[in-house]
Amino acid sequence: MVKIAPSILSADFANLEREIRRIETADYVHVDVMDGLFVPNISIGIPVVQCIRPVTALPLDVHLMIVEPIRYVERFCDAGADLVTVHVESDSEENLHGAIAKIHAKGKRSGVVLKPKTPAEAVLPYLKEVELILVMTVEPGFGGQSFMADQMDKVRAIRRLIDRHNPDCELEVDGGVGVDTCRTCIEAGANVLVAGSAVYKAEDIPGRIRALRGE
Ligand SMILES: O=C(CO)[C@H](O)[C@H](O)COP(=O)(O)O
Ligand SMILES: [Co+2]
Repeated sequence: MVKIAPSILSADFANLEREIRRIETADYVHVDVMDGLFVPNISIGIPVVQCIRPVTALPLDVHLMIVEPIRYVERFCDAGADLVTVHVESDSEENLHGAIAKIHAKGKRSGVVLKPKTPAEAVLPYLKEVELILVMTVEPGFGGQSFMADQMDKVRAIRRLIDRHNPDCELEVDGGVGVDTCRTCIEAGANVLVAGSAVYKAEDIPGRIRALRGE
């Protein structure tokens, strides 16, 4: 079944509780954390994760776009993250294994993320130890960008690797996903679709979530 993870990057931050209640028919709440170093933008962090935790029963999918995420993963877990993803480009392989181990030690799920220019093989060192792989379909840093269809070969390649080596692992795509692009992501093998602007710009959010699932 296809899961939808609305990104609150496109929500009204002055009314986050209300904005999260509007997406209660989704499967995850996607939280984009940006540090102004790994990406050229600054968004939200640990106190916001802590505040939204009691507002929803949905799992919090925390996408860390920060350098050296090993420094902060435990604090995001303690704040209420259920799934924490770290970019393969954000630190050494040794430290990324360390970050994944810290997330697991907190009893949470972990994942690795690939920027558009990073090849599929970059997941190999982590493939058997993570619960999710996230393929970016825009350059990370901003919501509302155009979907990069050229990432679909990478999604297909990672789907084959997952099926062979870690079949329970989820495959998520993030960036520019909307009603026009969800089908190509699903056909390429993604089972979790992040959508920020496509969800929050919709008049009928539950209807838009159903449409993104392909229902
Ligand atoms: O990680 C992200 C940006 O770095 C966001 O999750 C992503 O951009 C979602 O927003 P949209 O669906 O509007 O593209
Ligand atoms: Co994201």
